[in-house]
Amino acid sequence: MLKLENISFEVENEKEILKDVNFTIEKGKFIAITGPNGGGKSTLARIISGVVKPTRGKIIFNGEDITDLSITERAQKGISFGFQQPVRFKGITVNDIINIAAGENITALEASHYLSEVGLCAKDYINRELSDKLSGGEIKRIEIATIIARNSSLSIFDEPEAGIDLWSFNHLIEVFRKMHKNKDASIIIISHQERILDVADEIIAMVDGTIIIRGAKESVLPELLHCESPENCMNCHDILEAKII
Ligand SMILES: Nc1ncnc2c1ncn2[C@@H]1O[C@H](COP(=O)(O)OP(=O)(O)OP(=O)(O)O)[C@@H](O)[C@H]1O
Repeated sequence: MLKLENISFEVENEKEILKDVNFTIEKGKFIAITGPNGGGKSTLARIISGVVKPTRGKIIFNGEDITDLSITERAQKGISFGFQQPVRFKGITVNDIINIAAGENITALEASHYLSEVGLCAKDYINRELSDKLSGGEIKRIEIATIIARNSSLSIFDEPEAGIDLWSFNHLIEVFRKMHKNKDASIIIISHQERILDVADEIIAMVDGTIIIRGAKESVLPELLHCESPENCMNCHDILEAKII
């Protein structure tokens, strides 16, 4: 479904944020990307969704080279992206954005269903404006509801847990489990949360712009959890060097 070929990203001062990243995700798979702060995870998610263009490399989606397509064109092809810090749109209501995401006029009851999926009481939110009066956790949950409504073939979430309270977090895990039951769609989640990593089929760990380990959750998660020096993951890089893919 999705293939990244030698994806690299450099900024003006010649800092290489991503270094020849390669991976493939099959249809129906749930991949979690984790790793220390600044490792390049969000940059990679933004490159897949089309927010930024890679300096080198190719992105193939369902057999088509989408490297030069815009974020809108990629969305039309079935790629949805939930930002780490969602954008607010003044003048647009929650009901509007869910309708836009669903791609058709849906009833208020149907829109409410998507809000309850993310633990929001529809009557309190459906007519609210997407302004800065919504808290960080509320806007994040509304964005997740729009991604569910879009029903895309590839959904990408960047730290969906950020700013979300414990009760809603438990609910969110169930939302991801449910999304994963759709074997025609794939999910990429960037997360630092063990419980989210535990829902994934596979885990990718990124350090310093490079994938240092990728594998089935059952083998990678215990390895990451028993890392003795997570605060200094370059040591992990050395330990795991033999496994670089
Ligand atoms: N456009 C840019 N210009 C300069 N530096 C950038 C740019 N985009 C990203 N960076 C830097 O690249 C590195 C990787 O950033 P990125 O946000 O991808 O990391 P991350 O793994 O998602 O981190 P976190 O876990 O903290 O969210 C960081 O050091 C960041 O400051």
